[in-house]
Amino acid sequence: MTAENQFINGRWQAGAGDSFKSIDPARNEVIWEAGSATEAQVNEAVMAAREAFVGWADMAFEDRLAICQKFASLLEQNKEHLAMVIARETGKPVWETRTEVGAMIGKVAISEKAYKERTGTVENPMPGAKAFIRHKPHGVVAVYGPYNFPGHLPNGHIVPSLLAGNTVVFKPSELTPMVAEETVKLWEKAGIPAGVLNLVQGEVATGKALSAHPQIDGLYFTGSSNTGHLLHKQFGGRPDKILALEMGGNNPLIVKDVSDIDAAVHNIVQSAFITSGQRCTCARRLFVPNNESGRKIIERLVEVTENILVDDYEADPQPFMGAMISAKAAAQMVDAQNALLQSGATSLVRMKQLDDKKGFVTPGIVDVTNVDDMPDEEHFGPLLKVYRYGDFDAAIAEANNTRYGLSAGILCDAESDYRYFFKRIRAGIVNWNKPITGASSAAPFGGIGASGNHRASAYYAADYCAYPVASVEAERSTLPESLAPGLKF
Ligand SMILES: NC(=O)c1ccc[n+]([C@@H]2O[C@H](COP(=O)([O-])OP(=O)(O)OC[C@H]3O[C@@H](n4cnc5c(N)ncnc54)[C@H](O)[C@@H]3O)[C@@H](O)[C@H]2O)c1
Ligand SMILES: O=CCC[C@H](NC(=O)CCC(=O)O)C(=O)O
Repeated sequence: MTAENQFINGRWQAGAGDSFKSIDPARNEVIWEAGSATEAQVNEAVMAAREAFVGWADMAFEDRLAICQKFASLLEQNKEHLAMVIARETGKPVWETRTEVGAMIGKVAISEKAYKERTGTVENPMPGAKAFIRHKPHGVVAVYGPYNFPGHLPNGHIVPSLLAGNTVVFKPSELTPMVAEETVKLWEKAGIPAGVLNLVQGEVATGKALSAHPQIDGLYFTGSSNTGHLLHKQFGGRPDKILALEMGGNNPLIVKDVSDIDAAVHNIVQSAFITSGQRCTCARRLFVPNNESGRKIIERLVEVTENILVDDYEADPQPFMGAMISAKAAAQMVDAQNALLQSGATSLVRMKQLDDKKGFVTPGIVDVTNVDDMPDEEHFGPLLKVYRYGDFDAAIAEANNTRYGLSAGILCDAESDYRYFFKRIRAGIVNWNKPITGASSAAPFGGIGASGNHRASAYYAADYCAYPVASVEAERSTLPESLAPGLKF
């Protein structure tokens, strides 16, 4: 536990605002407590980033890259430690948090490649001059992270921002301040110059102070659709600021004709219940044919789901699902299940909270085929809603009947069914016979509708971290061979 939790202009200092706590949701223990950043501290961080901007942007790309590579090698050396911090703060099992640190390490090489391929320099010949396309950083950018991937997702904005020459003020989720603090300590060890990366910790008030600061040039957000929409309104009428929003989804997964039931069920479970359903890409709605083959799939899905191991992040054997982020989130998920049951859904697997002081819930499945007016809501937990369909076109129409559009998938043997589905479904990730979670950092990652604002992240993050500059250049001014009509020299 430390009181010096804010990293501003290269120095750790205590947050002077209200104190807040981080609780290990698997053990119900306070693991971190400190003060939040006040408006004055947020201002100090933004002004430090402003001051550091010109020097950082002026550095050779290779020098900025070297610091990011050093950060990656420090992550490698501290992999076990950081994986354990993420597990303690989120409740995710350590087998999974190790993969999160792995994704953070991989991000540096992927972002280097993306920077060069998407925002590099292009030279085009032209008579008597050269035409260039180059890219420049925006300036000071604010990065907001969610709690479900407290290392990987903010890292997905921070690394490409820094490589492009921006300076950063990072506001992590108030539920995962310790992961943020440990990560920024590694940046400090990697030699990040003072002011280039700043950390302001706190709850919503800190987030509001940062997003309202007049000296930020951009804001890169990963989090809920509600907060993203608030930020979008706040940035309305500000075309001078760049806003990238990565938000939630109400993601559909359709099953059609499949020969291998276990393989299909495995894809469903990986899509719906990994990370206790706390991934933006998780399947929330499952469409199965209302026939014998659909019934067999449901039967097997119920059987496998009832046997999913839910346990402490360090348990041996390791569980598939750890605790949700908090006891409150777990209780809300059970309440969401109960509300659906009250509106006419039937329970196929009953979700239960295992301890009202902890975040453990068992996965739940409800059949909502006969519920009228299903809410178009992201249930951010292990609650899968089943729709039994008669007609493939009707299933696709219902899959598209959402304001979101993040991930979607189909499990079917016939390639023609996949092609038909692909043409009609609206989402930024569309998979065939694979889980709809596990979106790769090496591909664009973003959704349409209420899931994003057309600024995909991951491999395409390079695009929103720099703006293009077109130049026509000649070593000296020369008179053209033929003059425009009406000119005399
Ligand atoms: N599309 C993606 O890439 C992606 C990835 C992971 C998670 N998510 C989504 O994130 C959500 C879960 O994360 P969460 O609950 O931490 O998100 P959240 O929106 O509650 O919080 C995200 C960040 O915004 C800050 N914040 C909250 N209200 C604010 C305000 N009014 N002004 C300024 N800042 C504010 C929070 O303090 C936090 O730092 C889910 O909806 C999930 O689908 C999306
Ligand atoms: O909530 C967001 C989920 C992101 C996640 N992607 C990964 O973990 C892959 C990381 C990588 O390839 O670098 C997912 O889509 O499940």
